[in-house]
Amino acid sequence: MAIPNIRIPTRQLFIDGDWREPVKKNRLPIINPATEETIGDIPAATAEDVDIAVKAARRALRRDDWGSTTGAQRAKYLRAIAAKVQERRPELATLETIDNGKPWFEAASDIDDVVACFEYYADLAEALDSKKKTEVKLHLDSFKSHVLREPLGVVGLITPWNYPLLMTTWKVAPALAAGCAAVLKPSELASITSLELGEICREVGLPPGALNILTGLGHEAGSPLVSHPDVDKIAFTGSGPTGVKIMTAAAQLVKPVTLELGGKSPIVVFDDVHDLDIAAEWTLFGCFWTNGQICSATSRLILQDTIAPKFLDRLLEWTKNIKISDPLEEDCKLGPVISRGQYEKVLKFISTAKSEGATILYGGDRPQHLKKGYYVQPTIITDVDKSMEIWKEEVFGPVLCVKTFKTEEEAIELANDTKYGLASAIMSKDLERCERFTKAFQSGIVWINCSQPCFWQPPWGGKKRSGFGRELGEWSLENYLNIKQVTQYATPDEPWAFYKSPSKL
Ligand SMILES: NC(=O)c1ccc[n+]([C@@H]2O[C@H](COP(=O)([O-])OP(=O)(O)OC[C@H]3O[C@@H](n4cnc5c(N)ncnc54)[C@H](O)[C@@H]3O)[C@@H](O)[C@H]2O)c1
Ligand SMILES: NCCCC=O
Ligand code: NA
Repeated sequence: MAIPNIRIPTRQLFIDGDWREPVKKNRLPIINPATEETIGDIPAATAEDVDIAVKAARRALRRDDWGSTTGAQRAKYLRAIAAKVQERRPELATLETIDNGKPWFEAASDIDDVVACFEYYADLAEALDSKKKTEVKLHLDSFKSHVLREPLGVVGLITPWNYPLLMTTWKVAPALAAGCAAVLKPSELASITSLELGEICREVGLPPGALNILTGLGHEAGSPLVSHPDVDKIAFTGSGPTGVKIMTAAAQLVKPVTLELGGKSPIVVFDDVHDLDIAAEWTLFGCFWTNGQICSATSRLILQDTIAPKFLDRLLEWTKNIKISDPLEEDCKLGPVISRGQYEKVLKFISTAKSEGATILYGGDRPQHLKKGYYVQPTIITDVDKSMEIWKEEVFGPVLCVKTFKTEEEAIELANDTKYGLASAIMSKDLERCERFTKAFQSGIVWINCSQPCFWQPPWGGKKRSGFGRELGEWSLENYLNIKQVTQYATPDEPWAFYKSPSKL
């Protein structure tokens, strides 16, 4: 399908409130994963640009127009950004679809979440004003103590491509709400809408330097941001291997990091589910939504053996119904994966599973009706063994693997049999059992009788190798605040009397 008449803006780096050509003048192609065509380009920042952007951010913090703002003043900027994003919703959704490959309706609903998220953090910014200074009760009358919540400083925000503007927003909105100045480095594979956020910030008059946006490669733009001595914190969402590099580099400067990494999350389906079809749909949505590229995808189905044949049959029927097409087509439910590299990686996971003895129950290849684009069929793999790569490693594509269980104990053991700990899901009518599983799951997120719904009010994040720190909700705001203790001697006329006073010698 032809791209609708939409102009892909040619942008520069967004630094100090304006567009600025990268020092080395390099650019990177924008590729539409549905057509494999190059449809534009983005600027490629390097260490020189990072330094300019960090200095601009530091200046913003020193200037009154950003550094001395109240939460209520910052809330006005956040609401203005939300309103502009809302105004441009159809265009931003289309840009995101042709950059990332997700179905248009999913992209549009992500843009709705972006708007809601900016509005939500506007409310939290306002609420921060009354919590900025809080008294701490002491056991002595001779001292008084209080705590100040201050912006942490200049923060580096590094984001992935699977929810381009939404992952950007999860970091930018709380960072600005807290009063930090930020340097954002979105993924080189889907940066268009994050650059458009720069234009929106310019239009609403966000003070220069409060948000700087540097597109570019991880090792050229992301790495110098992490190692920059004047960046106070790094918030990162992306893959485990990159997370390890970031934590290692940040450790050299004792720089705090929050890491939102990958996962291999389980969905446990019991034979007492409310309805087999409802459970089947959630199981597929949990793994194939966003073309299977969700960090929290419940990509390991742990299925009670008593319903296995019946349930797999239902899964197949539902899977056959999934419309795979250009993501701009109406009713598309599965588009291409993000890039050629990802496409090859996903197919390799499938062929390794086959060679290790698993059965490809459905899919496993590119859909025959689509000759171009990085499309992979929704794939269901059975006869999976715990030693297999497909059981252990994150695919980040539409691939579901299945194992059966007999007892609750076995189900829990299988669910937690992973180095990751982002999310877990359980499908059962028995709410006491759901409670037991909620307690036993080793993860930061639990879904009961569903998988993937994601709201901006509760916390988001994982344990084990899925990372640490929490985004969203009030927890995210805390990531961008410095908690400062202020203790005052309340009886300054009284001597402290620790040393012998020379006047009394
Ligand atoms: N836990 C979550 O909330 C969450 C959300 C979305 C994606 N993810 C994870 O993200 C991964 C997919 O995203 P991806 O492929 O974009 O990940 P990635 O690690 O390849 O890239 C993420 C970002 O890091 C940058 N980067 C790469 N190398 C860098 C370096 N050495 N120093 C600094 N920055 C560097 C990239 O340019 C990009 O902006 C998956 O593993 C997925 O599970 C996690
Ligand atoms: N629904 C948002 C999930 C973010 C992680 O990939
Ligand atoms: Na792209």
